[in-house]
Amino acid sequence: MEELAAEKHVRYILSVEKKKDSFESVVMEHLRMNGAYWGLTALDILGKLDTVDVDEVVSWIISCQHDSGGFGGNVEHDPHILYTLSAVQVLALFNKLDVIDVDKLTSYIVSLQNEDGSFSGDIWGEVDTRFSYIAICCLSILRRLDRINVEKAVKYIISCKNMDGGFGCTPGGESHAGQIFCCVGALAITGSLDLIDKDLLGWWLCERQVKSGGLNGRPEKKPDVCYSWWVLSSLIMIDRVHWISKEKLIKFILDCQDVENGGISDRPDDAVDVFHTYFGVAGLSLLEYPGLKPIDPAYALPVDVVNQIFFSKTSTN
Ligand SMILES: CN(C(=O)[C@H](Cc1cnc[nH]1)NC(=O)OCc1ccccc1)[C@@H](Cc1ccccc1)C(=O)N[C@@H](Cc1c[nH]c2ccccc12)C(=O)NO
Ligand SMILES: [Zn+2]
Repeated sequence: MEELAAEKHVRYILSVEKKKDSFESVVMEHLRMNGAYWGLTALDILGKLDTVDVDEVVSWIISCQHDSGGFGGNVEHDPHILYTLSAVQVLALFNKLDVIDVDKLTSYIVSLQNEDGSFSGDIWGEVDTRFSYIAICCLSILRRLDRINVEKAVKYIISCKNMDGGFGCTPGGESHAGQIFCCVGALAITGSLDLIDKDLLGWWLCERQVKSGGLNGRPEKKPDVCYSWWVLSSLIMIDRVHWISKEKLIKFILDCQDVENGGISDRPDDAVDVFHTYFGVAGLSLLEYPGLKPIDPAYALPVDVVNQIFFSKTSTN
């Protein structure tokens, strides 16, 4: 049985951090803040976050905060809620949330809530349940959830529930595992999981497991390692994870490793990238693979980091 080549994945992640001019780095240029979250959270789950220069990362993150309080995907990039969560998650990893202007960040997110309770991603107004999750997750980490209308936010999310028990990006949108993770995660954080039909949604989610043991994002699609996060974390949050085969999923993820050069791809024999390396390691953590730190399915952060945020004196209370 293939096992996790942990050391190789650590070296791969650190090498991507170093290579600035590689194709991957250039393509991901505008997503660099998300890339920092994927690489650093994977390193923490693998127990190697201490190999990183904290001050170098933190000063780069601070340089990406916009006057509005939001964060861009890189220095001088326009602020967007997508990158704002990644910035807050990385600072939480290092227990450095006190280095940013939390009040300005809070008012930026509050300004993105619409009349109907939904959230826009930035000033241009695109609405997506992904942004509801990001706003709720971010403000919860900052202990500022009371600054938005949580009741209307929850009502909007429920308005995106479909007959199949799943959720789409807007009311009537097709059920997709990524959107389901966002809606279930937001409901979990706000203590509203009782509004979900867990058997109906659990059935839709466990049907994502295909013969190879991998999970896909929608019926008839090919399996993909990143759905080991979107589907699995949702199943865990609604307490139906025993409806899939954990062993077969572990085998699928391990088969997607490049055991020579490190990294994990979306499916066997494809090119590896930091995104799928993170979601593969995070998926194995949810599957309680030995030697990995446990990760919280709703906050997508290591459990010890979530405990530090909510149960210690030093967080931004
Ligand atoms: C822009 N991205 C995507 O569109 C990926 C592409 C993909 C990878 N494997 C199959 N497709 N898809 C993706 O992230 O879908 C997840 C999703 C989609 C909609 C709602 C929720 C989750 C990827 C980058 C990428 C591009 C191409 C190939 C591999 C990675 C990406 O940056 N995704 C972001 C999306 C996102 C940002 N913040 C979020 C908060 C909650 C959920 C998702 C996100 C991410 O997962 N950040 O942690
Ligand atoms: Zn993928």
